[in-house]
Amino acid sequence: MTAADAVTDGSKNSRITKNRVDVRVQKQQGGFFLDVAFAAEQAGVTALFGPSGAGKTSVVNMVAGLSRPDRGRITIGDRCCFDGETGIYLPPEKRRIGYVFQEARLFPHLTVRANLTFGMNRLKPSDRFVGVEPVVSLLGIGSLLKRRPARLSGGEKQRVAIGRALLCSPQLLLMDEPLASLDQARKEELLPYIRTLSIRFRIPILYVSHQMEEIASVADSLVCLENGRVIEHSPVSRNNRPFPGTPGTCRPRTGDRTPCSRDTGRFPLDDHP
Ligand SMILES: Nc1ncnc2c1ncn2[C@@H]1O[C@H](COP(=O)(O)OP(=O)(O)OP(=O)(O)O)[C@@H](O)[C@H]1O
Repeated sequence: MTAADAVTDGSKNSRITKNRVDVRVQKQQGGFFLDVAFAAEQAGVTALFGPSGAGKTSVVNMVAGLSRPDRGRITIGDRCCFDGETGIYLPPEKRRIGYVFQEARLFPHLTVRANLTFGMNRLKPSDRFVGVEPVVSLLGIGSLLKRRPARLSGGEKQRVAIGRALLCSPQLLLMDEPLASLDQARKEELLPYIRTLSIRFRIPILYVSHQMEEIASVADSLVCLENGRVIEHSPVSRNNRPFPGTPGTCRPRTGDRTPCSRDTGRFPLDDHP
């Protein structure tokens, strides 16, 4: 089955396998040794969680191609981005990855519309599968298109940054503490969009946070890092959402945790809509 078949086939499994992300990396960074393996399925949010210095950003940077592992393999769908054995190492611009940082990093001299379409306009039309209108509508930024970033709130800037990353039609979206600079109200405003857009556009998201409440609200599965290792890898229950309308406490779904090791980096799929 080709990737195109997987999109149109409609069966749950074929959809989910299209952009499966497999990460197995080792790297010595000064005195810090990172040895991490996990998988992230299509159409869902995989949270990378752990204390400061656990290695979350290091992993995301390796997936993005901003830092080179010493050993291992990184694949996104059928595309190998890194293979230590064969020497494959795709540069960041060839990985088809969107990256949303803590700060929106918008171009200050461009309007919201021009910011949104900046990366998209550099893609071949045949590589574009995300359209401007659905993104603008989903993120609720239609009324902002003519403004410049200086006239946006923090939450609005982050929505535009997410839209810009999405419009590059990435095969994977990396979000490194994208809400860290926002207050609680703005976080609650933005969180509902994040999982919805992963499902809607069928783009897996790797979401870095050290806020368990945030992860419980947004993530489908949890990869917990400590001191450069995966110490837990489990689905997050759909029934335990902490924000309004979704009462409950944060916890991984019990009963089907998978032991975390480099040999068992798979995890059971949570129920995708
Ligand atoms: N380029 C580098 N050279 C040497 N050590 C590094 C480098 N980058 C990161 N480290 C070390 O690797 C470890 C993991 O850092 P990393 O930024 O990945 O952690 P993190 O979990 O993202 O932390 P935080 O939540 O504070 O952002 C830390 O001990 C850090 O000092």
